Amino acid sequence: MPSPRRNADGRPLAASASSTSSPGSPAHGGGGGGRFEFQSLLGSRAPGADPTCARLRASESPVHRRGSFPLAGAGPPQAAPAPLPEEDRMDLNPSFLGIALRSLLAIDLWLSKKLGVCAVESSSWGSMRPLMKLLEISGHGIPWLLGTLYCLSRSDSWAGREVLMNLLFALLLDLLLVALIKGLVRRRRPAHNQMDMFVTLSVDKYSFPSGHATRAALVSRFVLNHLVLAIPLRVLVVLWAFIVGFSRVMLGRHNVTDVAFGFFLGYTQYSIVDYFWLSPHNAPVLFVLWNQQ
Ligand SMILES: CC(C)=CCC/C(C)=C/CC/C(C)=C/CC/C(C)=C/COP(=O)(O)O
Repeated sequence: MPSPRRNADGRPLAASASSTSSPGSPAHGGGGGGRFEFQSLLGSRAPGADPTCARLRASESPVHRRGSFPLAGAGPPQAAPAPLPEEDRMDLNPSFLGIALRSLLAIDLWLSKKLGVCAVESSSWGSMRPLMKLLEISGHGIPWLLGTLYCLSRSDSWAGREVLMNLLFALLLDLLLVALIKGLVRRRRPAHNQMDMFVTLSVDKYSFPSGHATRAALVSRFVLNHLVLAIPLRVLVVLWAFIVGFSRVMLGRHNVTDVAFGFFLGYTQYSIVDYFWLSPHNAPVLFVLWNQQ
């Protein structure tokens, strides 16, 4: 039988939302970071009393504590109890934003699990896994970085070199920002994910945001703005970006919100790169150094 959840000094919690929720649901709060359960109101501070009953004692009620309604003949005045410590208060009025976020998180987890149809070989679409992994490689950082460096070394025009130099800057900025956010947020990858990814950094054990989604959005926006392509090819580039993002959820690597935020971040990163566009005029050292190689 599962033992009751206990507070810091070992007593059972008086009211805990987690006791009725399932693991993995946002109300469960099992990640250590999320403290979603209600806190015991008096449990650890009423000596010798049952915590639940103690909550009902008139002397502890907010009315008596504030002394707003002194009742005639209600007996001798009682000493005001000490204020409750922060961790012993029950939050009965969670904000609208809190409820909305928890609902979004619940929908996210549920939908991501439903869409993770290639997470393992035995999944319903498990036979599509090799194709999904090919898409994974197409949006991986290493081929993009090595490909850009190779093209840079072969480029013989100033215009080409300028574009490629900025693509390299964009890819490095992307790696840096994604690693930073992953390290700060530390959201675990979905439980159904198999950690069999090709070359990862240590922060890649975390899932928010999806690095593949940021790169796909960044690179596709970059390509659409700097390469002259026929319309069908432009459509293909946008499709590729969406499929790479969607395949992350199908593979079970990410939740939907990781990918959605990844797209937003990648799109924004392009605006940053465009704003700080490197050229032989504002970064002559970079271009001269590269030319000497
Ligand atoms: C070659 C140059 C100039 C620098 C190398 C910089 C560097 C540290 C590259 C590492 C590339 C790398 C291993 C990227 C990881 C890509 C990855 C697996 C991201 C995770 O994606 P996600 O969608 O699962 O979040």
